[in-house]
Amino acid sequence: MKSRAFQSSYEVPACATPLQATITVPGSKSITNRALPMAALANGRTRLRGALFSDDSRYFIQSLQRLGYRVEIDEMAKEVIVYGAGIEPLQHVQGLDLFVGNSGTSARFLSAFVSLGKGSYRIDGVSRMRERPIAALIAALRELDVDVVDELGTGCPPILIEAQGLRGGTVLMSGKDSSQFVSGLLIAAPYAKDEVTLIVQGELVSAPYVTMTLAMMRQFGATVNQEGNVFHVVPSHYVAKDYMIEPDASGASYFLAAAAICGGTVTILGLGRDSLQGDAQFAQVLANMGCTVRYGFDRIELSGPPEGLRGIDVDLFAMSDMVPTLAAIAPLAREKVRIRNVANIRLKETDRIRACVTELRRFGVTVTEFDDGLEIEPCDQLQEGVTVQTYDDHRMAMAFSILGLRVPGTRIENPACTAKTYPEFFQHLEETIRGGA
Ligand SMILES: O=C(O)C1=C[C@@H](OP(=O)(O)O)[C@@H](O)[C@H](O)C1
Ligand SMILES: C=C(OP(=O)(O)O)C(=O)O
Repeated sequence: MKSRAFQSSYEVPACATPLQATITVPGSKSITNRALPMAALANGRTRLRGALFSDDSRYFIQSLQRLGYRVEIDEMAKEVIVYGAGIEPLQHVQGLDLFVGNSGTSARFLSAFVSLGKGSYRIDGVSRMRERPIAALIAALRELDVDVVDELGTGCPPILIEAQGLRGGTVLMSGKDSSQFVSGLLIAAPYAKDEVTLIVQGELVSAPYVTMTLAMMRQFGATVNQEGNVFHVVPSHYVAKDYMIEPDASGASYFLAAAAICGGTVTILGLGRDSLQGDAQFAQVLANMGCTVRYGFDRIELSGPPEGLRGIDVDLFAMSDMVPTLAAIAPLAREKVRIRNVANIRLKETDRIRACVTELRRFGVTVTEFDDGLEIEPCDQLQEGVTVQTYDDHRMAMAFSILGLRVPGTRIENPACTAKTYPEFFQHLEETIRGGA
C-alpha cells in the first residue's frame, strides 16, 4: 500500500461509533514561526521544545540557516536549537534568495527580519504566494528607510529588499488584509535604530495573533506597549531561553469538530484556557452549537451533543482559519450556519470562501456565497462517494475529511497538502477513530 503522503486521493474512514480519544497535536505553527526569529535575534542558545516540523516551519528554519544562523533540529525530540546571534549574520549579505513556499508567516515575518540587516535579499514562494498581498508591509518598511520593491509590481512576492537597517519612527499600517504585516514589523522592531511607533489604521483582522506576538515578545524579554491601535517598541534585546511551544490549536479544531458530529468525547492535551492561540476559542463556538466543553489548564475536552448540533450565526473575523472547519460540519447541524466577516480568507492558501462553497455543493448542500462569508443549509441526504478538491490548501483537506467521517466513500484529493502545517494529520485521524493519537 502506498503511504498516505503519496496517494493522489485518500478515502476517509467511516466513524461508526462515538469517539473516545485523547490527542496530542503537533506544535503551533504560529508560535514556532515567531519563536524562531526571536531566538535568532537573541544572543545565546535557545531550545524550542514541542516545535512544529512541517513545510511552514522548515521554510523558516532553512531561511535562517541560509542567512547564516546556526539552527539545529532534532525531529524525534521535537526540538529546535537556535544559536542566536543578533543582527550580525544579516550584515553584508548580497543577493540572497529566500524561498518560503506558501508560508504567509515566513514571507511576512522574514521581510521585516532581513530589513534589520545591511544587504540585499529576495523573498519568493510558490505561484499562490505570488497572489498573496504584502503591499501594506512594503509601504511600512519604506517609511522606515528600507528600499523594497515588489518585483512584478503586483503588491505580492517576489520582493526585493535593499536594507541599511530599520530606522525607528512612526509608521501607519493597514491591518485589514492580514495581521501578519503587523506581527512581522513588531517582531523586528526591538532591533530598529530607534523606538518604533506602529499605528494600525482601520480594523485589524486576526487580532489574537497580534496579541500572541506581543505576549511572546515579552516572554523573550523585549519591551512593547499597546494603547488601542498604537504599538510602541523601544530598542531592546530578546533573551535566549528554554521555551515550550504549545500544540497547534488550529490543528486541534478538526478533532473537536469530529466529536461535534460523531458524538463521544475528544480530549486535546497541552492546550488550555490560558493558550496564546485565539483558535483555542473555537471550542467555544462548538459549545454555542450545543457541545459540552471543559477548558482545563492543560487540556480541552469536548463532548458532542446527544441531540445533534444547533445552527449558529457567527463572526469569525478574529478566528478566520476556523472557517473551513465550521463550514465542513455545518450541513450536519439542525439549523443553518451563517459565517460572517471573513473576506480576508479569499487571500489565504486558496480563496477559502469560494472553495468551501464549491466543495459543499459537491455534497448536494445548499450554500449561499457572500463577499465576506457564507450561509450553509442543513442537509440530511449528503451525497456519498464525493472526491473533495483541496486546492493545495491544508485546511480544506483537513476540514472536509471531518465531514467525510459521516459521509461514506468521501475521498480527499491531494492529501499530502496537509504537510504545510500537519504532515501526520491522516494518521492522527485514523488513531482518533481507534481511540487516541
Ligand atoms: O500570525 C499568524 O501566525 C497567523 C495569522 C493569521 O493570518 P492573517 O493575519 O493573514 O489572517 C492566520 O490565518 C495564519 O494562519 C497565522
Ligand atoms: C493562512 C494560513 O497560513 P499562512 O497565512 O501562514 O500561510 C493557514 O495556516 O491557514
